[in-house]
Amino acid sequence: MTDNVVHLFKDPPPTADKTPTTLAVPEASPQTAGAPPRPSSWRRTVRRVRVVATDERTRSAGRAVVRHGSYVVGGTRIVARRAWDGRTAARYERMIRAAEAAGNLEVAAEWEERGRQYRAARHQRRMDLLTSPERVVKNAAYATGGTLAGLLLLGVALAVATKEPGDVVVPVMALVELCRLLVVIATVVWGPLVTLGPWLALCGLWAVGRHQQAAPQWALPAQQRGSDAGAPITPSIVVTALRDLGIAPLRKAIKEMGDAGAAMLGPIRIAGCGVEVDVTLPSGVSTQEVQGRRRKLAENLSRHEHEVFITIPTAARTVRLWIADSGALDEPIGPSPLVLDAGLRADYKKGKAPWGQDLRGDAAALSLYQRHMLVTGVSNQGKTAAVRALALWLALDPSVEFRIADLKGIGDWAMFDGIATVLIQGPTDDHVIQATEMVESGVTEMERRLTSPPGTTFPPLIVLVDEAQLAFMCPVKDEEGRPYGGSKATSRYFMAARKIHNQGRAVNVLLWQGTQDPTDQNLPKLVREGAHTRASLALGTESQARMALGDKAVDGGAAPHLLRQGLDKGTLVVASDGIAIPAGQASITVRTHYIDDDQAAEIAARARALRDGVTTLTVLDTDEPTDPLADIAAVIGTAPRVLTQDVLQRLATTNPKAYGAWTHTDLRRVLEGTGAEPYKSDGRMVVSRDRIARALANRDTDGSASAAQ
Ligand SMILES: Nc1ncnc2c1ncn2[C@@H]1O[C@H](COP(=O)(O)OP(=O)(O)OP(=O)(O)O)[C@@H](O)[C@H]1O
Repeated sequence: MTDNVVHLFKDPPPTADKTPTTLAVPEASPQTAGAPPRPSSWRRTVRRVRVVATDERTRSAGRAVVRHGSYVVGGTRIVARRAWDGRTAARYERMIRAAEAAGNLEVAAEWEERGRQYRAARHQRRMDLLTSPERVVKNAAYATGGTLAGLLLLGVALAVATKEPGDVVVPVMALVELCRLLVVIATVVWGPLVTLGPWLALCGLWAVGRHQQAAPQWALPAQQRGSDAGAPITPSIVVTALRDLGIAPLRKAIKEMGDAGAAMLGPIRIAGCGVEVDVTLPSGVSTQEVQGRRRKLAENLSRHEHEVFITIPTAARTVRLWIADSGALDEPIGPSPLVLDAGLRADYKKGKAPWGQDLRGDAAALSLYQRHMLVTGVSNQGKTAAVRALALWLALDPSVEFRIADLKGIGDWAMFDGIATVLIQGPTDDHVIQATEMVESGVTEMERRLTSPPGTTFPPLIVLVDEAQLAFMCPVKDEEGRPYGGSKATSRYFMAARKIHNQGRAVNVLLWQGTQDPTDQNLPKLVREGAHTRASLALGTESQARMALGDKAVDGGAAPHLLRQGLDKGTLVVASDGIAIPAGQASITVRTHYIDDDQAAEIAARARALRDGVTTLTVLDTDEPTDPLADIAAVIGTAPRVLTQDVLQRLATTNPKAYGAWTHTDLRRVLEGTGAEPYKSDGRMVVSRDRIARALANRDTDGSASAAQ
């Protein structure tokens, strides 16, 4: 056993007893137990150096050194450049290069002429210099002689005054004394001046460098680095952002322009909650290339992508940048004038619906006169609210009739009960069928109007289908096998929509459609192209944006696909001649006022009060008419009398199949002998509610009497 004992000392001390020595192993210290071996000293040093080097204090000290050093170096460079520019024709050369790079040959020629004039003047100065020593000597002699003569003359005057002949030289001696004094002062000041001079010069250079921020970004103090986000837009920021856009010819041209790169920019104007600047691109750079790099440009300008809009104005090779003040677009815009002004009225023909604000912060108002409309967007972005805001405004013109099909049917349009003559609300195929028949009734009305004598005026009829994609996607076929949905020549909704698009405008029968997420299937090309006013909320892709607004608008910079889903609710890109769009642009971005359900109900109540008793039909009867008298009573509703023309129109809406082709003769024929025949009131043919009611009552009594017999 003792053979196995390891002694920890050289000569074990003699022990009294021969009991085996047990090794007392000290308790493992936390450091040693299972701990890795202690690092060697150089490693420790490296680690320590790394800690010190990466410490924030070291970093800021390093940054400060680099920063202030760069200020001096940069300042020297700037001062040297200015001096060089001042003494040579370099400035003119640079401007010529910049103008050439920008493809502006006229400006280049102008600078060339200025440079030529500068050189000629310089040459003249140099020639003058050749003859100048002689002139200098001569002038100096004249000046000295003149001064001495003057002083002597002064001395003579003094001597005469004091009667002291010695005073003649007093002024001359005073001058000599002055010179001596100046020499003394110079010798005293010279020493410190020589010592301080270089330091003062250094401070001057540092100040110039600091003023021009001539240090790398990373070396700037934290607040200046951080304040970049949302920093005011200056020409140099815009030029740098364009330079770093990754477009090689643009980069090269801007580099060649040097400091004169800002010549590409027009004036930076305040525009709403941002600024606007036109950029004339150098030749070889297309406006499309810049548009395609919106995100990068925004990031270079320290903005989010949605805060920079690139449009193409009329001037050639020019892009117009609108750059929002940081975060300004996330601020809500105020409530709608419809909500604020309870006395507001609408005028279909001459008025414009107050819809919201454009990005410049100017009111955006849309004329709805004789324009079909298409509003698209992904779900829950505010499509219904945007269309409804327009309809609410127009409802304040009592001459406008609405026929509304809301194929979502959760009550978004419920407030139009009592305003619209038809209100269909629901998402089922039955609702789609009714909506289709409603649009077809619009076609019937349109055709009736088209055959009216020339000069007839037509009250506006808005046929509105919200969630129209459901109509296009409806798989149901009618009894003749014609599909309600789809985009074939037999498709009922599609054909009705097309007919209204083709001919409705002139007779004030207009189709307004709201649709979600457009595709070729749920929004056929011919239908999207038929709308005069096309507006889009956020969309998923550029191809959808093209469907929604058309290629022209998207090629001109319209980018609803770059709106932020879920954030830019109520923001629409609008392409229409009904809204003021800056010259050269194909679209305008409008942030709409949000009118919630309660406010909408209040506005609708005002609109209802302006109309006299519109009966809203919620279900369209498509069967053969079994009882025209009862149907007439139903469409008259609560109004004491209704124009025969309106009665015909409402009958056609209720049951296009039965009454669509009815004329005044049919109406007269049905009412003849009932005591409720149409009669003239204020020069126009009307049908009386009370007389119809009486006729119905009489008929019922007669009916029951004859039944009793
Ligand atoms: N102009 C607006 N400003 C701010 N928020 C708005 C605006 N318009 C709508 N919203 C918000 O968006 C929500 C959805 O609006 P709306 O029902 O009109 O969307 P939608 O696009 O019609 O939806 P869906 O396609 O699913 O029917 C509203 O409840 C409201 O909170």
